[in-house]
Amino acid sequence: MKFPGQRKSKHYFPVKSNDPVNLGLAQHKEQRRTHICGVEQTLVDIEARVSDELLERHNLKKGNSLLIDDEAAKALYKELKESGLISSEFAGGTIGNTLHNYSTLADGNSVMFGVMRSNIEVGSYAYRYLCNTSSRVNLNHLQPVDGPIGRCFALITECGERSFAISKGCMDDLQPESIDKQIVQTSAALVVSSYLLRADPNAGMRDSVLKAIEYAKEADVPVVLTLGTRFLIEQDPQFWRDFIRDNVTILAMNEDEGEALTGESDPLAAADRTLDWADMVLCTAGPIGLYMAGHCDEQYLRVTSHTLLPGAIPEFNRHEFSRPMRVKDCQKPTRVYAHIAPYMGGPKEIRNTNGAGDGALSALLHDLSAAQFHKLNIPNSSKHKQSGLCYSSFSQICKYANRVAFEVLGQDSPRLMRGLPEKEDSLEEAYWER
Ligand SMILES: Nc1ncnc2c1ncn2[C@@H]1O[C@H](COP(=O)(O)OP(=O)(O)OP(=O)(O)O)[C@@H](O)[C@H]1O
Ligand SMILES: Nc1nc2c(ncn2[C@@H]2O[C@H](CO)[C@@H](O)[C@H]2O)c(=O)[nH]1
Repeated sequence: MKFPGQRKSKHYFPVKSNDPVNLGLAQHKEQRRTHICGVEQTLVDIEARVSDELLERHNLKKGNSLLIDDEAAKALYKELKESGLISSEFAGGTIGNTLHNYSTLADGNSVMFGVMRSNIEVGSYAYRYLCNTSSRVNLNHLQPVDGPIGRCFALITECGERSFAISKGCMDDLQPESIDKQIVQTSAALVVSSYLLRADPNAGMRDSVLKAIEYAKEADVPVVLTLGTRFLIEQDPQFWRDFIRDNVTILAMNEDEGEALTGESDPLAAADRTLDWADMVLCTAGPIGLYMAGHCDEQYLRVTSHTLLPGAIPEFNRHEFSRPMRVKDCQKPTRVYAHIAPYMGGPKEIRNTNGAGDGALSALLHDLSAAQFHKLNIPNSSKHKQSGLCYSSFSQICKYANRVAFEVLGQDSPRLMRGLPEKEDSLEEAYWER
């Protein structure tokens, strides 16, 4: 596994580096590996640049992700194809993107639970899905189905906003028996999205997600939920609050989803409110950057050396150098907040923000699994006196998540083509040491 972020590694990462205290341990043992897993609706993104008028004509709502029937999908595809508007057809899906990006960043394994067409023709959507997914994403547990995988029309309007129209095919046919209990229970995290729960209750997907969450909770594996779109949350915010309180360790959302969930339009206030139900939250806020909030035991709090920031909570970043913990692992849980403005002010030109939030989440997952990896391999390290959820501090994870979001924005595709450079060309080393 690669080191998350580009920093000096005080705690001997990679773990085979010479830690004088653990030298014997590190040299004689095979390194033990970690993985994360996720449940997903297997989808290919058909990306096109369209006018607002086209969205209206096809009864689509800007910024939303709507399910459409076969007839509507046929008409939409025909128009996009005939007008030459399609810019790419590439593997997509929130969790698929997140697992792919995690594996690319961490050079580590992930496992995806979903469906796959059993009979695959070269060039088909199913074929593309497999070709566009990192070989580090283990697809051996996909459940074979007789029909097509899903298609997601990702329609980018002039303002850069993306709207999704989903033609679901067999993407929701995943059955609970296809969730491998042992894989879930040995994972560093289970990742799911709110989209999965809107599936028809008879289709199998809903039960499969709930089964995976049940397995994860049984083994104390952190459950990470990403909220797909605010429209889904707005329909029943109380359901989601209860669901998060009962099941979720880490919540990922953007500011609109945060507002739908909490009623707070300020992303910091929304993140703070979310801590009533989850241990930790990542809230991305487009050009404002991103916020992270969570808990740390009072005895482990570390005060920042950065400027204290004003906001809905005055001087909210005071303890951003602390490492995130679960509430249950704290004797005196204290709330910690951090914020970072877009990396380098954001890319020169943003043609499309699709997947930037998923990218930020992948970085957080890398840091989380790095903590487990380090603990498995150097259990006696001073680092593990504190029962931390992540390897790094809130502040460092913000930097890393932000850097990854920048990379996604710059490449015009939600899936990273490569990991981050070992050394940043554009930044002095001091940036990472700060
Ligand atoms: N206009 C922008 N300028 C600079 N940085 C941006 C801009 N938009 C997004 N970013 C960066 O990308 C991150 C994630 O963006 P955003 O909040 O749009 O994600 P999102 O809405 O969850 O995206 P998606 O759901 O498509 O994955 C932000 O935290 C920020 O670092
Ligand atoms: N799993 C899933 N992903 C979706 C849905 N709607 C949009 N997305 C994905 O969201 C990603 C961007 O976050 C895109 O690549 C889309 O494929 C949905 O209903 N289900």
